[in-house]
Amino acid sequence: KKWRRSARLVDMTRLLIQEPHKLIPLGTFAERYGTAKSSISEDLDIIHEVLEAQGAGALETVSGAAGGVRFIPRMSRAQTEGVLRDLCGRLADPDRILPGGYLYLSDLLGDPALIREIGRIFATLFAEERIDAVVTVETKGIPLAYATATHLGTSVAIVRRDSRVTEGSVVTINAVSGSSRRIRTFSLARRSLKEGSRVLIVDDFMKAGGTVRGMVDLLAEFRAEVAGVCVMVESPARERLVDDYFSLAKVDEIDVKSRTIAVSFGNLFAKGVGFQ
Ligand SMILES: O=P(O)(O)OC[C@H]1C[C@H](OP(=O)(O)OP(=O)(O)O)[C@H](O)[C@@H]1O
Repeated sequence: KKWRRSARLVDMTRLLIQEPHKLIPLGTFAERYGTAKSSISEDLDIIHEVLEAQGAGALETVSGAAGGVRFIPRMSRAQTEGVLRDLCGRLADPDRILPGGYLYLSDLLGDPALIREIGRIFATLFAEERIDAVVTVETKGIPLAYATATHLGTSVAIVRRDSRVTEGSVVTINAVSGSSRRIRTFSLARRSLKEGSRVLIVDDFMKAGGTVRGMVDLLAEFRAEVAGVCVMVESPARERLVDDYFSLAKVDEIDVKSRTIAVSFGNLFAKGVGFQ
């Protein structure tokens, strides 16, 4: 059955956008729509042009036998600034202040639209890299890890604070939490990450960095390579156990007495490549 061009454009866009980074051979499309590859290429040029003009990302064509086309989600600098302004505005709400210099963030993590946009921002930073898995620690980092992994077309591995019989054999390390000098354990099931994987660490919040540090040390046991660290919010800490990371927002000062929070953009644009 032959498809009209307008119907092909809608269907191809749907298929490409729902599987970011997945290569789809042109032959698959030619067969599905009963049309020549040359028409498919013209269709793809139209889709690429519109997506790129809207700052939604781009289509990347890989030539050759194992070639094809894939959708690469990217967020433009202007859109990213919009998300960061919204995030900083919401973070500045003094009702978030918790004892110990922590902030209540679960409402933000419960906002799928915001988490989806943050996942797209983190995926923009690493769009050109090979990421075998996004790694986070239970619990609040989990939504961000899924959003990031979805936009990178990769998987998620969740580090747990204790080992469960339902995880099979696990690797466990002990780490000192920077902020509260507590000994904490970090566990990851052997089955959840292949040796030598290249991973992206994601978490919602970084204070002393002890949690991220714990994940880095645990990943060393899997001989994994950490391609990067992305956190939604970083908050001031005397010592910082991790210094190479991307953050979207920075809490500069939490004044419990006057109930004010000073919030600014994180280090994203200072460091972030890939934003035009
Ligand atoms: O940089 P650090 O000083 O280590 O603190 C950052 C930790 C603390 C907090 O997790 P918790 O609220 O302890 O745990 P959960 O995510 O399960 O709520 C946050 O999600 C980071 O993982």
